[in-house]
Amino acid sequence: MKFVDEAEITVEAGKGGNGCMSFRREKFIPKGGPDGGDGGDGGSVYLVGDANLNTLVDFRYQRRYKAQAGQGGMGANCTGKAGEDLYVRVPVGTSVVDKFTEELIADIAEHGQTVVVAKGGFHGLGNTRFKSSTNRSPTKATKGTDGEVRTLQLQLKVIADVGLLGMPNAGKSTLLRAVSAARPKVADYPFTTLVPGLGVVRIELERSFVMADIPGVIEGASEGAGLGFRFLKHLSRTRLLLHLVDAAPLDDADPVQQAQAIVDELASFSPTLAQKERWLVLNKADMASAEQLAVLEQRFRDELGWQLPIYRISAINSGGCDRLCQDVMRSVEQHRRRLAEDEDYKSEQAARDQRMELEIRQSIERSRAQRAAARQALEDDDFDDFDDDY
Ligand SMILES: Nc1nc2c(ncn2[C@@H]2O[C@H](COP(=O)(O)OP(=O)(O)OP(=O)(O)O)[C@@H](O)[C@H]2O)c(=O)[nH]1
Repeated sequence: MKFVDEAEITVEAGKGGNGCMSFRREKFIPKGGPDGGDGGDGGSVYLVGDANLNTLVDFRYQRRYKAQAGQGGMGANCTGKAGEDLYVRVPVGTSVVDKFTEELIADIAEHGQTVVVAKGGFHGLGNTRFKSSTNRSPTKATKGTDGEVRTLQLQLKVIADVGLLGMPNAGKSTLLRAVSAARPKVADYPFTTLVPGLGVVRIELERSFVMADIPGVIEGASEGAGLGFRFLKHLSRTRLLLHLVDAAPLDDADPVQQAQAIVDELASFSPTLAQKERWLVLNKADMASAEQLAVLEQRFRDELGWQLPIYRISAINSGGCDRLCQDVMRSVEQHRRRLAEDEDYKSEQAARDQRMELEIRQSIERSRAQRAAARQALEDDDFDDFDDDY
């Protein structure tokens, strides 16, 4: 599932150090020659792709990135130290555009890819450099040049690691709100989440994953009946699906049957998508007793043959959410590691994505054709009625 994340930062390379104007002054050498050293180059600013980052949110807090200036040259032919370069890590997938020239500076596509975005200033020359046969005591030294300064627009197509799946009212928005900094609207009626919400779940400073709330996938959605239809497609890219179930529905809906409806839904939409790893999350555990939950869990195992993990949470008071998120993080990290290290796994995943997209496209076409046929039938009926009346 893709979302666009944006940030604007200013990068400022270091100024080059000035060249030094100096003459050798030592005892018994009254008229020493020039000995002013060159300055050091200014540090440059680089962007480096990092596969462990997944959003640009941190750039909202720190917007200026400045590399060190070069040191000035010194007497005794000492060259000034070069300014240190600054490496700024950005998520893989970030595109970098110069705000003013609108030039695309780079698309950071690989982990470790390094691109210079502001070049350090060039060092000034010390007066030693200007010594010649005609000028043995040059008084000229040059200044270091300024480092480049640029305002960059960063754009990232965020791919959600985890998708939330479930009937309307299962508590998807509430969960997203409980575990991330996202603040989706929560209301007491179905379909409050009209646009997919996106949250970054931060486990530690450098460990996070992106969770996406997909509007309630309703029964029949893959036939084109509901909102869920459009969004099912976006679920295809996620690593893992969390299937949220209301464990204590107020009406007499049966959670197991409801879950089955969604599984059927997915399978009819795309069998490959239905095979994606899916964990069951029994929500609203605060409304059910431990025994009721245990019975429910057992029914999922017996009736649906559910073998993957089952979690019990209470999204409304964050109960159980920590453990769930820790486990999701580990699974996402494992997936990322394998994608980076294991070529076979990577191509297997790519093939699966392709298959899924093809199935999804076919589903969409099929449902369009069905709807068109239904509309046609309706129009024909109207026409018949018209004939009958007159
Ligand atoms: N008691 C209890 N209520 C909860 C819990 N989680 C969510 N709710 C309530 O359930 C209702 C629906 O929650 P939402 O988070 O809007 O559900 P959703 O799945 O995002 O629904 P849609 O956006 O309509 O698809 C809200 O009134 C929540 O306050 C929970 O753990 N315990």
